[in-house]
Amino acid sequence: MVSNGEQTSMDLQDSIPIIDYFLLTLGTVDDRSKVVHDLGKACQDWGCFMLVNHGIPETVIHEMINASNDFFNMTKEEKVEFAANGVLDPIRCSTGFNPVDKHKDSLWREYLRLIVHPEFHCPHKPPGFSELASDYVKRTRTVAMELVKGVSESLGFEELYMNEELNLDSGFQLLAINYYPSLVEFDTPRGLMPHTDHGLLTLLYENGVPGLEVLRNGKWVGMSDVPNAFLVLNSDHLEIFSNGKYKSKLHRTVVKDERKRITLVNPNGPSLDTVVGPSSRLVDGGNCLPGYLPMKYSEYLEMQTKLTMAGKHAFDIVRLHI
Ligand SMILES: O=C(O)CCC(=O)C(=O)O
Ligand SMILES: [Fe+2]
Repeated sequence: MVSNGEQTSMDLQDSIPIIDYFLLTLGTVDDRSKVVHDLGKACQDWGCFMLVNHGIPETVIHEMINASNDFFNMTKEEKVEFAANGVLDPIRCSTGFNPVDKHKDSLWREYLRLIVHPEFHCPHKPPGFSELASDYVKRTRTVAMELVKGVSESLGFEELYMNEELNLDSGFQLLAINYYPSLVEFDTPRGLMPHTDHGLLTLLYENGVPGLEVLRNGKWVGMSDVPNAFLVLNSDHLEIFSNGKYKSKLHRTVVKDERKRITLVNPNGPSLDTVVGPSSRLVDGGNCLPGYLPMKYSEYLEMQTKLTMAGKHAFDIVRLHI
């Protein structure tokens, strides 16, 4: 399930957890409680898992990937109207680089980043792209919200507790589409520097070309292709809200395959004006102290962008060293 990272061999027993969405949402009461247990274990032990049987038809995902390919294959002139820099710009098409040193070890990718909830934003071209994206993000949002309910239960809360505390009905959802060109198109190292995502859970689908690695026990572990599965990663605000129980997952991308890699990535967060800190039900001021400073989600996003440009890690600003 997980291919070995370049640095080490992994114990075969230690493979990335698999969570069955069908059993979580439509299984029997016993099925659900087992999956909730497995989900909590996956979030605590690995910080990520593969999600299977999610019910989003393969054709819907593949059409979205093909339309994304068409988007990136438009000319620079056609894409220029979608260029932007601000973290809260609703549509941003740009390229990635190593912010610390642009000339050394720089990693290339092109990306399109869209705010898709609470309001949906999308380029009006190529034809049909916006309709496909709108359908795709509604489906991934449903899946993400069901997963959050399961995560909420796995922390010992009611299933809607996180939804209510974090105002998820007006939650901030992004669709980030990453395009790592084929070596024929572009002969430069392709990838993305190590980072964690903001929000609660990120859903990631790749086009079958490998590249994503997660840090596991101090070693980078590559993710191999599980057919029609999403990789789900714990993100910063899940770590904060769970007061450190479910750690945000450090990941990076290194594309060695000569084919192009396209990924569809959905970070799912609270509403922008929610102040996120450790859940009051997990800290008691006595034995269990808060490990993180509360911060408004929108402020966190802005701070994260600035610090990333400076090669620093935003997450460390809110983490208290107790
Ligand atoms: O495209 C990938 O392989 C990873 C993308 C990612 O981590 C992100 O967009 O935050
Ligand atoms: Fe990421």
